Amino acid sequence: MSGAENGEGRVIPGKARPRGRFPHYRRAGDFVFVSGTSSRRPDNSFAGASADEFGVVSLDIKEQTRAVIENIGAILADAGGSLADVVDVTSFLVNMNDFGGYNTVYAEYFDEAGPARTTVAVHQLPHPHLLIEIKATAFIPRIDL
Ligand SMILES: N/C(=C\C=C\C(=O)O)C(=O)O
Repeated sequence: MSGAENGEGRVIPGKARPRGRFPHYRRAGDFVFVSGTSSRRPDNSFAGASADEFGVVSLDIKEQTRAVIENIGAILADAGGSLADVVDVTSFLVNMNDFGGYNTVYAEYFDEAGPARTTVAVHQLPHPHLLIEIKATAFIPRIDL
């Protein structure tokens, strides 16, 4: 079986495993609610985070934003939809100085015809390498067979 049944949450095999007791997404009627998603890869490394030979960490808001949106797209594909179905986005940045880079990459995916959006700064995210996390809601009508 693929895709969540109505009223059910789904943890998608092969995706970065949720770091708690919650699903990647939950379907409620024709709406799909995607949990807060980061740039974390299935091996628990992070797109947009690297370390040099001395262990000095570099974080890249553009790369992280792109990876987050792509991760959400992959989650929506499992639900039978795509990024085109997103109707609402909430973005969490740890530093509003990253707003410009985030906004630039966001605009590669969405415009004024796209989802409503709210962007806030938060004190921390669940890993020190994370600059951004996004949660999304999509409208993906159920196909009743
Ligand atoms: N959504 C949450 C964490 C996500 C972390 C990640 O995708 O790396 C949460 O703890 O609510």
